[in-house]
Amino acid sequence: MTTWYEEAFRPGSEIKGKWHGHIYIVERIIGAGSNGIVALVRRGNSRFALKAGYEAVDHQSEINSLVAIARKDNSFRNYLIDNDDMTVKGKDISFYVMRYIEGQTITDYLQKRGQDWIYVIGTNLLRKLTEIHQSGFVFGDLKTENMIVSGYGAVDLIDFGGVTPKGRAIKQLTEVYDRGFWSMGERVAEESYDLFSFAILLLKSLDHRNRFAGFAKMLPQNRELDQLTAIMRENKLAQQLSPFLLKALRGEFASSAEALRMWQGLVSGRKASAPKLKLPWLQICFAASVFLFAFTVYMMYG
Ligand SMILES: Nc1ncnc2c1ncn2[C@@H]1O[C@H](COP(=O)(O)OP(=O)(O)OP(=O)(O)O)[C@@H](O)[C@H]1O
Repeated sequence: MTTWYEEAFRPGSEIKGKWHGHIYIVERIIGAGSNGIVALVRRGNSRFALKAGYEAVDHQSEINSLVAIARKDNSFRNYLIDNDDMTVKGKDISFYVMRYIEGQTITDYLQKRGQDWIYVIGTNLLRKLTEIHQSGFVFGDLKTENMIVSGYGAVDLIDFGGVTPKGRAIKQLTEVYDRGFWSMGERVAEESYDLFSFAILLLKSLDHRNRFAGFAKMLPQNRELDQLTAIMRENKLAQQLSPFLLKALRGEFASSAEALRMWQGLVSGRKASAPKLKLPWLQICFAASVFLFAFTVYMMYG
């Protein structure tokens, strides 16, 4: 017997929104997670990602989060395209349609292009987090699987199932990225919660020895900051970033905006206290990413 999603997402199938009437043609399934199924679809000449949720309540909460963080003045503004129900085998299934993002995981990107790209990617990811935080939310479940890297280190976040209003209990998490797992803070939606996960994400992406798979199985009493500082000692880039990483792991940033300022200081080497990086080409990429960001903002609002 075929499942509802095998039926609905067969390549070439038509998905028609019950309320808005838009028609999407399925190209293929591109992902399946714990919350839903994601398919690459076409409407006219445009391609989108369409996500159908397993649980109506969780799915609706994910859409609400997306709507809440998509403000006129930030980069999430045009992310959500449509939100509707489809009827499969007589049953209504909720779905939403978002921009389709082509790219790769941060791990694959760094492997192909070189680890130095972490500076540009880090800047762009911190900018995204800052936008979410300034909307009154935290991302919650920040991990390599929930972001896509493309072009010159551009970053897109996907999967907004973990987005939580500030002050509430974190609603979705992944163990090694969670400060509670390391006994380094509460599972409360604070900017510092995402910054802790950000530091873990970078360490995990830079760690050649793939230690994080082992960390997940470690006994609680053995989960210590030392395990993480060992990676900083062994990896040159992680070592250069260690003043930032330690501050993020210890929850010492008052906000992501402050973290972004320190990060930019590290990248440009402008800050007196920051170690100077001898990477002129990277500074050019960084300048290019700032230019592209400014240009995009100009095109959107100018
Ligand atoms: N906008 C998008 N563009 C391109 N690919 C996407 C997009 N959204 C999701 N995907 C792909 O679909 C996969 C599953 O999506 P998503 O992470 O949202 O599902 P989930 O059920 O919430 O997963 P999880 O179990 O990690 O919570 C992603 O890992 C990614 O490969």
